Amino acid sequence: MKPNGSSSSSSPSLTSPIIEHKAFARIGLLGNPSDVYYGRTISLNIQNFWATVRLQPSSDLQILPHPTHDLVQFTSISHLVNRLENEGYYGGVRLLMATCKVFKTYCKEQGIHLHDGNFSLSYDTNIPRQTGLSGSSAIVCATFSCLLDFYKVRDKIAVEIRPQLILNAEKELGIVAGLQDRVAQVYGGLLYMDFNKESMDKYGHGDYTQLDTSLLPPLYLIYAENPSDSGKVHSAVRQRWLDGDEFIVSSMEEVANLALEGKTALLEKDYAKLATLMNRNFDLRRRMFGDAALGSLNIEMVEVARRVGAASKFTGSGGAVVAFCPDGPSQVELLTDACKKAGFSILPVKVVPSLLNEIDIRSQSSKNA
Ligand SMILES: Nc1ncnc2c1ncn2[C@@H]1O[C@H](COP(=O)(O)OP(=O)(O)O)[C@@H](O)[C@H]1O
Ligand SMILES: O=C(O)[C@H]1O[C@H](OP(=O)(O)O)[C@H](O)[C@@H](O)[C@@H]1O
Ligand SMILES: [Mg+2]
Repeated sequence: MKPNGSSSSSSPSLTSPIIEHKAFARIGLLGNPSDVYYGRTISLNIQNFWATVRLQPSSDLQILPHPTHDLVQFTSISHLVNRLENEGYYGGVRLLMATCKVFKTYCKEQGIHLHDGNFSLSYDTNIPRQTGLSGSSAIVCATFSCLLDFYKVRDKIAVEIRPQLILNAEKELGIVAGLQDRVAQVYGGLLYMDFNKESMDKYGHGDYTQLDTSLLPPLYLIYAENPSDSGKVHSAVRQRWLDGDEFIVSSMEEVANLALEGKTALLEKDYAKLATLMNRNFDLRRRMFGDAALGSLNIEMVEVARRVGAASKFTGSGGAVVAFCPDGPSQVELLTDACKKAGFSILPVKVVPSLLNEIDIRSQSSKNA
């Protein structure tokens, strides 16, 4: 008998078409970072920024460094030090490599046959680096999509399993991260996610519900060139949660409940409630993580918005903020001026529609279909 999912497809030739996939940035609207702790979130995938990965069939397997994000040539030693201090040691190459490893390991475990063709992988991204917009998982997610198509196994890896595999690539690298980014990037659109322990333990994924994107009021994205490492931001709180710290455990539950309440608020278009929940979300994060871990510039972004009466919170672990102006256009003008004065960029959020195609939808297990 052929192994499960054995494919009759032969290796693509070197002249086979190039495969290219995009994965978009995401905003955690409510409930983050409880996704890292069996919680719930509402997140959306946004068209404003994206990563692109390109797979070209080749004779050897090559991972191509990005000319600026994987810099190894500098104008001087000061340039090198400055670069490392601002952006750290790593670029995207390690993400591409880890994705290949996780993909191959999973296929082997599941008996999914992979042809023996090779490829060259390269990437580009305009997602502001390390600003809590899921720049890291966008690179992984786009790579994963290229691999699904190169090996023609999109129908064999259920869509609800993919976010976990994408997360495993970052776990492989020791980056503390959660599922909300990857779910938003795999599914597209606006999603309510419930990562309850029962579902996570039993099925290896949460319950993901796509919501109508027209339920959202106009949202604004505020960000600054201020890279922060989400792994570093998360590690102390994660350790306290693992140690059963009562304050962290109960605050995280409260954060998760904001997403549950937020779902009802969105369905009822109760935007005053949405504003309250967004503000509460950031206040709880600030109490748990502390100002030093969050960074003064990041806190200032939230406060600039609040000073004009807008609701605001981090999109991810820091670097960017999502804001909502309950008083409408005049408040948006005030917000825009305040951001400009403070030196922050501000953009109206453009939501990505659902990204699932028919094969993806058919790949879902019966529990979710
Ligand atoms: N724009 C980027 N270009 C290249 N590599 C990136 C980029 N953003 C993130 N990475 C890689 O992903 C790792 C984790 O980034 P992370 O702090 O999670 O950022 P983000 O908030 O954008 O997801 C980084 O250490 C780096 O290796
Ligand atoms: O802290 C958060 O809200 C999120 O942090 C990470 O996302 P990032 O874009 O890297 O800041 C993490 O991967 C998410 O799961 C958290 O919700
Ligand atoms: Mg990340």
